[in-house]
Amino acid sequence: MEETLVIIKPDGVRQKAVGEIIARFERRGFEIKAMKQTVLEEAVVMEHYAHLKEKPFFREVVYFMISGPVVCMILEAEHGIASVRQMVGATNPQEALPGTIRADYGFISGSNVIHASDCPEAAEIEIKRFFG
Ligand SMILES: Nc1ncnc2c1ncn2[C@@H]1O[C@H](COP(=O)(O)OP(=O)(O)OP(=O)(O)O)[C@@H](O)[C@H]1O
Repeated sequence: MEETLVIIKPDGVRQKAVGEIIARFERRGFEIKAMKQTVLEEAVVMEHYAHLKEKPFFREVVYFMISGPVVCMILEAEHGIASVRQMVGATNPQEALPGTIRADYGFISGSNVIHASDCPEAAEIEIKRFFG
């Protein structure tokens, strides 16, 4: 079993897609190990997206992530990390495959509905970051 960290971003919460997104994970067999709705601290988001520090859209991403409540979840399943990433789809919703969460609910890269850990090392760090 593998745990992964998922964040439904402010645009996902604003368009009331939380229930439908959670239902997708439950149908796929994921267990919800923890879940909370919160408004993220700017410092936490800056740390989370530190790899984008030099990008021109860094400030935009940080402000977007603190622009409203998010829903953080720890999900668990066999091969959970890859499985969630597959369901989430490509970073740019315009390029995401039909049927993925970002294709179905997203608009542009800066408003792409959901984050999911991309490897076991990231999942471990992110679970600690968002759930202590
Ligand atoms: N070209 C872009 N313009 C605006 N925002 C972007 C762009 N590229 C990435 N982002 C934002 O930065 C976030 C992190 O980018 P990253 O390259 O780590 O992609 P990701 O791993 O698919 O996304 P996430 O870390 O949110 O799951 C993206 O989810 C998106 O919100």
